[in-house]
Amino acid sequence: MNNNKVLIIDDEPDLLKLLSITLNRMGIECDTAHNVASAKTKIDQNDYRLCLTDMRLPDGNGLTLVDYFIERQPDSPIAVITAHGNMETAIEAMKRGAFDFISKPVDLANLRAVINSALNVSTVQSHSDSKANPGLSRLIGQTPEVESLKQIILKVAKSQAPVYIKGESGTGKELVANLIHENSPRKSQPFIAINCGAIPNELMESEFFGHKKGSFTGASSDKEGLFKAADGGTLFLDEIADLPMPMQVKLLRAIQERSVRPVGSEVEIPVDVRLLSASHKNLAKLVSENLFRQDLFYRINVIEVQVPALRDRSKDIPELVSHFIKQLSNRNDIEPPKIDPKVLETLESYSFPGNIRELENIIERAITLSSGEMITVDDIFLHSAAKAQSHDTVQSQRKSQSLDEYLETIERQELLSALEQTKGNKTAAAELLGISFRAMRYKCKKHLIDD
Ligand SMILES: Nc1ncnc2c1ncn2[C@@H]1O[C@H](COP(=O)(O)OP(=O)(O)OP(=O)(O)O)[C@@H](O)[C@H]1O
Repeated sequence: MNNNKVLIIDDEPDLLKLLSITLNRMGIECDTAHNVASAKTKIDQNDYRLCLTDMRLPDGNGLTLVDYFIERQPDSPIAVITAHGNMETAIEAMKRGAFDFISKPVDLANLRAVINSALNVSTVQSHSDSKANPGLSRLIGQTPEVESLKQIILKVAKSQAPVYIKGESGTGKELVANLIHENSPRKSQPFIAINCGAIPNELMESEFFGHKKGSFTGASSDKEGLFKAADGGTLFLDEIADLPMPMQVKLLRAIQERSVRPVGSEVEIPVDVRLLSASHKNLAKLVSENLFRQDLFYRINVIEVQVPALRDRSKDIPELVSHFIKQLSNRNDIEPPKIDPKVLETLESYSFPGNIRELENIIERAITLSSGEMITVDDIFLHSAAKAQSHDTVQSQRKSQSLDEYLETIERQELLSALEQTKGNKTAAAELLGISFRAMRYKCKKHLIDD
């Protein structure tokens, strides 16, 4: 069977012709169909490198073809053509596994970009053994939670759909985003990660979209923004919940138009980025409180990936511990210390509010404190010591203070402890505590904790 052809399905003869001519000019041979029934027959009889289908067909819905094609030819991508503004259908198609969508009226440059990306996917897939995936070995863990996360990463890596990665602070959201990129057809292109909570509001637009020389005080030369830097690759927006409202509007526009306008410029620059985003906050709740735009949420959240908390996969702790001991010993050029089994027991019963990042910090500190040959329970200091305290101890500590005073004391202690663990790095401390950088700065000021 010939698997070099692309199947195009559309009931408008003129559009079908335009699409075929465009693809032929790109050196691609096409088969065409004008309804669901004839498309199904062709899919049954041929192997295709790519399928491109309209959504509204005379004898049925294009979504049926998305399912039909993916079931029969799972290694080839399918993209859909949707009526202008019909994002619901485009999103539904991507949720079912479609690779990308093109809106009508079809913009030929956009069409070529989608076709090129899609063909790249099929080449990458046919040349790689999906079981080998060397990139996934960086995700340590073998619990069912992690195994299913690995499967999801491999699945979503094939598509272009925006992915929203949910999970507590320090669970590995950025690692997951990076692995999606590394296993995607964009892997040879840049992966750019931005922490939305760490960019000052006034610089945000220029950081994202770039600026022209002289467009504001301090803009001494043209600057390329992060979107442009990620062109052809993946843009990862971490802590997306921290985006101020005006930037949310601008981001939505950039995603919809697939182009950006640098500050001070009249010209739109087309960009081809795959968008991944993450937050440890509950975005759906923020939407219901009008703190995050619903249309943007809808747009970035086509596929949602949940990264489990470490306490929900504590069986992975021993493997993670040996991984970090090896990694840190290598980095410091020392003989890896052994670990007292009691340490693992203690760690497995700890709640890890800072998740894997906290575990990594604990091991780093333990290696520094240990005598060198063996890490013992005395070498590990658990961040939330309060966890082990019984309710009675807490009550006796609080006795002389009002509840508010007591909570303030705890907040101050936790801030100091996080800053100590991160050697005074406020961004990292904020991450450890699961709060935004801005909230961290505010709380440090409130508690008179100096820079
Ligand atoms: N499964 C894992 N195996 C090995 N290392 C991991 C794993 N998950 C996370 N890590 C490591 O833990 C650290 C924290 O991970 P990462 O920065 O990806 O978390 P995050 O969820 O993005 O954090 P935040 O919410 O604070 O942005 C990193 O050093 C990362 O490499």
